Amino acid sequence: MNSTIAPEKVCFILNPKSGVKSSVSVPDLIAAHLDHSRWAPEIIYTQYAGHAPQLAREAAAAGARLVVAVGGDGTVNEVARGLLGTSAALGILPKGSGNGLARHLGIPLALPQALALLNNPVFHRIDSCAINGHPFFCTAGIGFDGLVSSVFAKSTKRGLSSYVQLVVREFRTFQSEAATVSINGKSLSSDFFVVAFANASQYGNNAYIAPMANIQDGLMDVCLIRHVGIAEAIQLGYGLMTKQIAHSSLAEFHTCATVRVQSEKPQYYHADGEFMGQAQEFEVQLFPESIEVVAPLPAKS
Ligand SMILES: Nc1ncnc2c1ncn2[C@@H]1O[C@H](COP(=O)(O)OP(=O)(O)OP(=O)(O)O)[C@@H](O)[C@H]1O
Repeated sequence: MNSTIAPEKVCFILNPKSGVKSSVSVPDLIAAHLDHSRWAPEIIYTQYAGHAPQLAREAAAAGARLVVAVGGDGTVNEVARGLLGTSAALGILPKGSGNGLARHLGIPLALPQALALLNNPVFHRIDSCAINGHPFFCTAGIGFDGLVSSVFAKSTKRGLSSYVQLVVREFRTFQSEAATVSINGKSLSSDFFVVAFANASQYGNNAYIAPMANIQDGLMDVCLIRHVGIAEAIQLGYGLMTKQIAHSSLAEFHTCATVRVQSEKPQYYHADGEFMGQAQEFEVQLFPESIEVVAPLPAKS
């Protein structure tokens, strides 16, 4: 590193509630693994859910070149949302339970390695999306996806096994709703179990809803899953974990930049796994190359 160049500002925004409990001290890791000749760090803790967008915006306005979300996809969503339209880039120290965007971008899950990545940063622009105006960077969805996010939001348990238990319990009583998906000039009507919108390929925990999704191609991948029974749901679960869903007859894929869904009844929906409420009409839009990230993505050809 050239010692005549002053270190640039980096702000770490840390969600103390994300992920499963751990004794790791993030400030200690930053002190040990960040190159302090490259970066001048500031560490800020969120005080409440929904605090991080404001913190990220303030950090960018104060001149941070990089704002690092320390947490899971909910925290990444909040920080990234705050950075839209600013000149600061997003970094991720994955400390959540699912870490979908970090996994998609190839960011190491081990925090020392994730910090090392920031020392020689490679900046890439990626797409972002919004569902009914709520930005998302990884996935959003309606139907069973949305229901699971609403129940998980009320649960204090985190981690993969709690999530799987919850999915199995909720599946027993879930009713698919009739809806029409308008996409690329076609109208597709059915009782949908899930309508998922993928900017990145996975929900988190390597559960791939759209294994072929490219976060830099200016298109989202829409995955339509019609009403399923228990045997098919098990097949889908297997397909999610093995990427085989891409070839499953149970899932239909489309790529587009905008999509509309009109449901007969209100449906729960989520953005990056965070429960967003209920709606009957949905508009999902993609914004190409709308945010810069530090990630080991291959260079864009
Ligand atoms: N200080 C805070 N107190 C309470 N909740 C917070 C605080 N800061 C952030 N949150 C909320 O914590 C929630 C969970 O965070 P996050 O998604 O990062 O972790 P996770 O659920 O463990 O990870 P993942 O989404 O990868 O599974 C988010 O909804 C976020 O808004």
